[in-house]
Formats: sequence, structure tokens, C-alpha cells
Amino acid sequence: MNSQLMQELEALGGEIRPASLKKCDEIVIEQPGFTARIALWGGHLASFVPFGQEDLLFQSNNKGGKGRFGRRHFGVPVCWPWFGAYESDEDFPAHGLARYFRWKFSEAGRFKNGDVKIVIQLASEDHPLLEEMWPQAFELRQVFRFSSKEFRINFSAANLSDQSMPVSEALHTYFRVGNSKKTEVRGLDQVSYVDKFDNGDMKQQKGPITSCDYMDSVYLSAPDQTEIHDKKLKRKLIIRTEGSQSTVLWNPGEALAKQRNDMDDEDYRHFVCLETANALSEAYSIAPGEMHQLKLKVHFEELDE
Ligand SMILES: O=P(O)(O)OC[C@H]1O[C@@H](O)[C@H](O)[C@@H](O)[C@@H]1O
Repeated sequence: MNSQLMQELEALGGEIRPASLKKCDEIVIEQPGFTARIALWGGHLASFVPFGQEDLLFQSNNKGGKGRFGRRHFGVPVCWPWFGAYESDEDFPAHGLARYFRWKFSEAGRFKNGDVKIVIQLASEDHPLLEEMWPQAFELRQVFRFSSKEFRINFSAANLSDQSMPVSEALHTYFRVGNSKKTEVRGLDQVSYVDKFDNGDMKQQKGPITSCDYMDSVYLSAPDQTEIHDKKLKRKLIIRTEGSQSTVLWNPGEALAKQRNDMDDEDYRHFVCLETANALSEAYSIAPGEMHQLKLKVHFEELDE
């Protein structure tokens, strides 16, 4: 780690700490208004705790799946360059490669208004296995922005190859909630969705989603603002997106959670995945030399309902 970068991080009240995940390290920023953690292995926002609040992001105590492509469930994993199963090779992991490699810490500083800025990057040339599995050269970048009331993630993917690059993707946010069964998602009324728990049938949402403990739905042409109303933790999370056509809602529910070794039986009660995505028919291509950005902004407020 270069010493100037470390000094910039320290000036923000930050440090690099060893993390249990894959024996790799993480960036920890402690400010009067919040604490944030960014895991370098898998390159994602792991935790964001505003002062006096519980984490906005879920953390599983389960150590996750075994092996090179074992999954753990916390924070905002990045699914890229494919969402879901990889159809051409069933040995490839679901949800792409970006969450299985170590990212590089590249910048620490502040935005003009004082918000904290951290940047991490992953390039295909950084890892021979990445180049082998996805031969088209690319560079990914995540700019994290933190203030006491919100976090933002600006994820960009550049196609450095000379051929069009097919992409489906998600910022697969594991939001922490008090009780998934008593959590509502608003903002998707009248939106059509693919119900993956019902043979992929196409349906239309009527009103809010009033219980979030068993669902696997890809909302297409989804609006760019949704809300999670958490009655138990008495807070409302307002989620705004850019560059994303699809919104995915996922929670395995009790029975499926029990069948999984990579999460604890009760985990499903404490998260709702609301994913900022381009999935299924909304996959797209990045032209040679071009890039695409996916932006997520999560703001919290007290819920007085
Ligand atoms: O890879 P993870 O974090 O275990 O998430 C898996 C889930 O991710 C969701 O995005 C999918 O729609 C589900 O079908 C899938 O089971």
C-alpha cells in the first residue's frame, strides 16, 4: 500500500484492518457521523453504520460457502459481468466474477461538500484467473461516498477490449431489516416482474410488497426510486438509482434458508435484498472502448407510521 494513500486515509479517520473474510483486509472509516467498512476481497461496501443507528447493511455470522467461489452474505456484493447463472458454463459461479477477487484501494479523500470519498478498482489484468475466465479486458471502479445520512456507490465498468462486451449486473444490496416479514417495499406498484419462485411467470405488482420473507422477483423497466419501510427498526430507506433498468427483490424465506449452508437459518429474517440491476431481458452490451455506470444512493430517515 503506498504511503501517501495511507496518509490520505488516516486524514479521514480511516485505517486498513485485517478482516476474517478470506484472510484479507478491509478499509474502515470512522467519522463522528458514521462508520463504514469496505472489504477489499470481493471489493464491496461491507457495512455502513450512521451514528446512533444499526447498520444499514446486513452481516451474516455464517462464514459462507467453501472454496474459491464460496459466497458470503453481507453488504453490497457486485454481480458482474453476469447476473444469475452463467449459461455457457455451469462450472462458473452464479452472479459473475467481481465478487470473488481482490480489488485495489486507489483513492481516499473528500468531495467538495466534505463527504468522504473512497475509490477501489479491479482490472482483468490484475488476476490471471480473471483473464482466463473472461478474456475480454476490462476495468471496474467503485467510488463510495459517505455522509452521516446516506451512502452512495458509483460503479463503472470499462470495456478495454476491441469487441462488444455482453453484460448483466447488480449491486446486490443486503439491507438489514428488523423483521423481513414485517418489512414493506414501496415504489414498484404496477411494475411488471418475472417471478423466479413461480416458474419465471410474468406478473404485475399491485400496491406495495407488504412482506419480504419469500421472494425472488426481477422487476423490469423499474422506477429509479424505491423505499424500504422497516417497522421494527422504525426507519425508512430511500433508494435511488441511475443506469439501472431492473430492480431485483430477493429473500429465500425460511425453508430455502435452512437448506443453504452458506447462511444461518435465521438470517433470512434480518435482510431484504433490493438490487440495483440490469438483468434478464435488460442485459446490454458495452461497446469497445466505452464504459457503463450504475449508481446507487441510499438515504435513511426515521419512520413515523
Ligand atoms: O449469491 P447470493 O448472494 O447468495 O444471492 C443469491 C440470489 O441472488 C438473487 O439476486 C437471485 O435473484 C436469486 O435467485 C439468488 O438465489
